[in-house]
Amino acid sequence: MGDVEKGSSSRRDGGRTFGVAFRGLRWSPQAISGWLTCCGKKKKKMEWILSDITGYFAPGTLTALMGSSGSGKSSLLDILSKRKTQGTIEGDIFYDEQPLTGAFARDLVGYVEQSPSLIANLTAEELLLYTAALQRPASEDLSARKAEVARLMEKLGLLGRKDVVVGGALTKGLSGGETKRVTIAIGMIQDPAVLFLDEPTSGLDSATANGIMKLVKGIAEEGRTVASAIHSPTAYCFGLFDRLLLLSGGRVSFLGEASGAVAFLTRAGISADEDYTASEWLVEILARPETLGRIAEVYSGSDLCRGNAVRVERLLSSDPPEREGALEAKSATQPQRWSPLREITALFRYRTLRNFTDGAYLGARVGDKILFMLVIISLYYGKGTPKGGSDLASSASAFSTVVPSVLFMVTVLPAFGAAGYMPSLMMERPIFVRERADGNYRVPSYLVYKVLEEFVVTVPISLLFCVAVYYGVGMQGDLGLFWLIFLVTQNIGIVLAYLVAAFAPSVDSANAILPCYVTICLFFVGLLIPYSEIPVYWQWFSYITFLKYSWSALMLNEFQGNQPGMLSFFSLNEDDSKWAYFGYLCAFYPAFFLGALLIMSYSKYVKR
Ligand SMILES: Nc1ncnc2c1ncn2[C@@H]1O[C@H](COP(=O)(O)OP(=O)(O)OP(=O)(O)O)[C@@H](O)[C@H]1O
Repeated sequence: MGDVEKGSSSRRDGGRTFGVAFRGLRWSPQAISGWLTCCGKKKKKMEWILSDITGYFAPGTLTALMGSSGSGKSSLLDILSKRKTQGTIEGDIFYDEQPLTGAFARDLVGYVEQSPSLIANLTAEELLLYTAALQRPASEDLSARKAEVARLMEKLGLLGRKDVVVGGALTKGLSGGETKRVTIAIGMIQDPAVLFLDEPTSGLDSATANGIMKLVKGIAEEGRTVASAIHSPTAYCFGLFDRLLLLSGGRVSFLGEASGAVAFLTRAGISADEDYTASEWLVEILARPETLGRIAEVYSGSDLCRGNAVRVERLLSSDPPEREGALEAKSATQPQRWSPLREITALFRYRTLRNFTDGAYLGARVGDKILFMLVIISLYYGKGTPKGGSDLASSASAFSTVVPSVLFMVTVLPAFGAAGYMPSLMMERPIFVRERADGNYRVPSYLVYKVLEEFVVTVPISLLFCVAVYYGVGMQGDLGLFWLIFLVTQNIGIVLAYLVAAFAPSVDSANAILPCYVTICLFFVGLLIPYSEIPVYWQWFSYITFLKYSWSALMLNEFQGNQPGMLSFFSLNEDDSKWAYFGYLCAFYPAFFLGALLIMSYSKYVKR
C-alpha cells in the first residue's frame, strides 16, 4: 500500500503494517434469504444503508470518518472489522492482499467502541493485565506482558491512575477521559496493525478530546493504519487527521487529504461561512440535508473519486498466487491463541480473585443460605426422626412430615435461590459480548470459568449449611451424601439460571421464567403429590424434574433401613438405590450446561 499512497510500509517497532482497501461495499440491515437472492424483484426492495463505498486507509495515516448522525460511520467501521452481526454485506474488503476473515480481524485489528462495557470492579492496571493475558501471544512470559502493559499505560498517561477502579454507573472510578484512554489501551493491547475508533472524543471537553486525539495521532505515526469516526472535532483535532472520508446518506462524498476537503467542496460550488474553521465548515454543510445528495454526486463525478477507484483496483489486483503466498507468510506472524485452559486460568486469576474480595458478590451468594439455615434450625430444632426403625413406623410421630418437609425445603431453596444470580448474569452480558468481539476467549472457556467460580463459593457454604441443618434438626442419614446432594442441587440450579439467562431476552423475562419453571417442578417433587397419584398425562414431567431426584435421594438417605413405611407412603421403594437417584440428579448438570453453551454460542446478543 505504501507505493500507492502516502503512508509508511513499516512500523517503528518493527511490527507488520496492513493497508485496508474496500470496493463497492454496501450494507442493508435486511438479511437476504435464499429465495430472495434468486428473485430479482424482491432484491430490489432491499434498503441499502451504505452503498458503493470504495476507498482505502493507508498505514501510518490517521483517517477521519465524518458524516451526519445516521450516515453510516459506525456501520462502516463494524463492517471493516467484521463486527457487523446483522443484515447483508456485499463488496470486497482486503487487508493488503488478504481478504478479511474473522480470525484475521480478531488478531490484527483493534477496535475502540464508543461506549464499551468494562469490568467495573477491576483497577485500570488489573483490567489491562487481564486483557493482555487473554489477547497477547501465548508465547509471551508474564514479566514481558507486565512490562508491555506498563509501557502502554505510560504512553496513554494512565500510570498515575493505575490503581483506581474503572467504576461504572453505580461506582465512581476513572473519569470519562481516563476511561477513554483505558478503552484505547484495550484496543491497542494486542499491538494491532489496524486500529478503528468509534467516536473516541464523544462526551469529553475540548481539551481532553484534543489530548485523546493527539495520542491517537501518535499511534498512527508509529506506522499503524488508524481510522476514527468523529462528530464535531475541534480545529486542533481536525488538524491532526491526515485524511478524511466523508459520508452522506450512506455514500462516500469525499475521500482525500483532510486539508483539501474544504477547497474541493468549495470548487464544487458548496459554500459556508468564511469565518468557519475547516471542521466547523464541514459540520455545517453536513447538517444541511439539501446539500448532502449533491456533495455525493459531485464527488462521484470527480477526478478524485476516479483516482481513488484506480488506486483501490491496483491494490486489489495482485495475482492470486502472490496473494496466497502473502497470506501464508502473514498468518505465521499472527499471534497464537491461548488454549482453553489458559483462558480459564486468566479469567480466574483476574476476575474471580477480585470477585472473592467483593462483599456484594459474596454477600449475595452466602447471605441467603445463612438466613435459610437459621430459619430451618429455629423452626425444626431437634425434630428429626429418631433412629428406631420399624418399631416407630406405626406411631403417629413416625409419620410426621417434618423431616420430609425439611428435605423438601433443602431441595427447593437452592433452585429458587438461583433466580438471584440472573440479574447480574444478564447485566454482565454486554461485557461478555464486547470481550467475545475482541476475541478474548471462547464461549466454553467463559462458561466453565463462570460455573467453576460459583462452584468454589458453594462448596464451603453448602457444607456449613448442611452440617448445621443436619445436627440442628437431628437427621439420621449419611451426612456426606446429604451434603453432596445439596451441593449438586445448588449447582444445577445455578447452571439452570445460566441456561435461562442465555435465552431470555431481558432481565424481566428471565426473572419470570425461572421461578415459573421451578414452581411447576415443586408439584412433581413427590411431597405435594406422591408419584402414584399424579395423573398419567403429567407423569412424564416427573422424569425431567431434577428436584424429584434430589428429594428422592435425600429421602432414601434419611429413611432407608430406618422407616420403610415413610418411603412407601411417598411412593418411594425401600429397595431403590439412593446413589442411583443421585446419579440421575447429576446428569441434569451437563444437560443444562450444554443447553446454555449452545445458546450462548449461537445467539447474536447484539444487533449491530
Ligand atoms: N443492526 C441494525 N439494524 C437496523 N438498522 C441499523 C442497524 N445498525 C445501524 N442501523 C441504521 O443504520 C443507520 C446508520 O447507523 P450508524 O450507527 O452506522 O450511523 P452513524 O453515522 O455512526 O451515526 P451516529 O453518528 O449517530 O453514531 C442508522 O439509520 C441506523 O439506525
